[in-house]
Amino acid sequence: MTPPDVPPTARPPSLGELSPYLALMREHRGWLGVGALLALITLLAATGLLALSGWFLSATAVAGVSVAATQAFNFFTPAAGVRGLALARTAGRYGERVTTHEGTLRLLASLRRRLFDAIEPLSPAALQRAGQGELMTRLGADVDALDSLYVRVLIPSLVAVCAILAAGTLIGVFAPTLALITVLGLALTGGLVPWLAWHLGSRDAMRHQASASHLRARLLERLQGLGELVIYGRWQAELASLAEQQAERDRIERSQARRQALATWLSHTLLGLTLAGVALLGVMQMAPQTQTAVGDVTAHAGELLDGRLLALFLLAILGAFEALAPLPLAWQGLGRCLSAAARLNQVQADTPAPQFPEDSAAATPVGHELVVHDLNVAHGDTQVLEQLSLSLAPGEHLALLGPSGSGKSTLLEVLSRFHAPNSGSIHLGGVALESLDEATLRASFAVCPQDTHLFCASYADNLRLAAPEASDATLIHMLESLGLGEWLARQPQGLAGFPDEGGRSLSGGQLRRFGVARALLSPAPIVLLDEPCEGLDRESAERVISAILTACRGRSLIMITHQPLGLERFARLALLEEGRLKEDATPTTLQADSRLARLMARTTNQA
Ligand SMILES: Nc1ncnc2c1ncn2[C@@H]1O[C@H](COP(=O)(O)OP(=O)(O)OP(=O)(O)O)[C@@H](O)[C@H]1O
Repeated sequence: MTPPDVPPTARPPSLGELSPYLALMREHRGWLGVGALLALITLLAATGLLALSGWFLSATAVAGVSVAATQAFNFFTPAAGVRGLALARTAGRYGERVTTHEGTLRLLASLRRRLFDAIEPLSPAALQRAGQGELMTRLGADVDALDSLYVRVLIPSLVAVCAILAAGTLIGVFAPTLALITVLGLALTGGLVPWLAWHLGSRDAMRHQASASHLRARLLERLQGLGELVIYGRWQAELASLAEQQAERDRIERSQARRQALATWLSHTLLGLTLAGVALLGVMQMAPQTQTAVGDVTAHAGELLDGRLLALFLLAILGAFEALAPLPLAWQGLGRCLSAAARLNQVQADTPAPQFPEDSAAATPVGHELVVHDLNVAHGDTQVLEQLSLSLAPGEHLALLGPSGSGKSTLLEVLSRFHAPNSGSIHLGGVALESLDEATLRASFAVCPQDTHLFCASYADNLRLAAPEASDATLIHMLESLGLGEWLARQPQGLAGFPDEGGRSLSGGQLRRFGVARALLSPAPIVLLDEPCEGLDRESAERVISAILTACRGRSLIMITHQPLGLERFARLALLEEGRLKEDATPTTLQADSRLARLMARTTNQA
């Protein structure tokens, strides 16, 4: 599998992708605004320090030419200015770092929260479609990529504009022509070069983002399946393929670095030309002999230039250039920010699969009768359930059988609204399922899917997910009734113990029963269990069935199973074949009808 390349026709994301993040910045305008202000103060202090020091040195040299000039020269005021500016620069830089980083971290926290808010309503099916690794990348790397937007792009750009204006104004007070050259040279350096870096690098930025995200997602996925790769001797080939992808990413980074070097060369050349132009013109405008007292320099505006000012001009330009130097790299990174923003916007734009009505518009079911009518469900182009009709009276127990792939789990997914039907209706207590608000729907069904996920929390907390009020004694009793008593007794910390990630410290059968316990502890009136006895020996399976039927006394139950165990204890049996509900029988009709019995036997023998 090669990394996805960006199609040649793909357009780089536009600046408009950033608008949600710029809007988000308003929430943190205090920190971000103070950060920007301190960055400006630091810049002005740094430029002023350089310019004043340059002027001070040359003025001191000129003052030393004659005794009269030395006596008239005021050393103290400029020296105090230099000290003051140096202190302001240091304090400003410190404050700027603290506030801009604080602002950025707060901004990222809001961004992550917004993203979680967008992902949270997605149904598990929609999340699966998005891909775990891909989502992890978007939540991690893409959000991180946006951290440079404020600190590395917006603030330096603002500071650069102010630096150009400050240097232009300072020089313009004494020599307008030199100020014009300065502003032109600096504007080209700070505007044209970063713009070129952004435009020429945007395609590489997209490819880099796509390649990095693909590599991350693939690495995560392959690590999850490492066992299979080792067993089938494929991990060396996988490593080689991952290394190839990494090399591709390195190639893109090298190309970005070359472009960066070119931009640096170009901006330094423009700086050199600006300095040379100002120096040359300045020398041409200079008085033949500079003997003016310090306080008189402004008197020369529009006339011959005071030579001491030339050093001030050149150092002011150098000071301003310090603010422009990081721009090409920052704007080259803007492409990365835009790609990341576009990908995050896409996650947020994905409409959540199930839409629930507002609490006020939601209907309230009367009783818990479940009526499925003429249901058609497809996964993509594959029709899975066809014209399925089924009803379940409150308290009725139904065992749902059917060959693998016949659509049993899909039916449970549709009942839980993890997947939307193409047509047909489902009513609970006389109310269409889609008219129930989410809280009522979730409180109506207790579901144990085929895969049980244990969270990184104590066993007790994992069980209380379904029944927050349940006492320890209730939890222990439930685990014991499902045959997990011995397992619990072996846990050094009992219910307070923690499972390994995802529940890997439990065997497949134990994990399945843990999920069943969670569903049975829920007080929901309808229980949906997907193959609760899968992977269990006969004795354990019979025990689990007994526990399920006891816990579901008075509650409705749909239990998917491939095992012929305990079927006679169910009020009704249903058989799904190729998406159609072939039979809906009672154990009595099952015994009486040999054709149906054969069908059941064929289905259950597949297990
Ligand atoms: N997310 C999905 N995307 C595409 N097809 C799917 C998806 N989930 C299930 N299917 C397909 O739908 C069909 C029914 O799957 P389902 O899991 O409902 O069957 P099942 O009867 O529960 O099977 P089993 O007894 O093996 O668990 C299968 O052909 C399966 O490949």
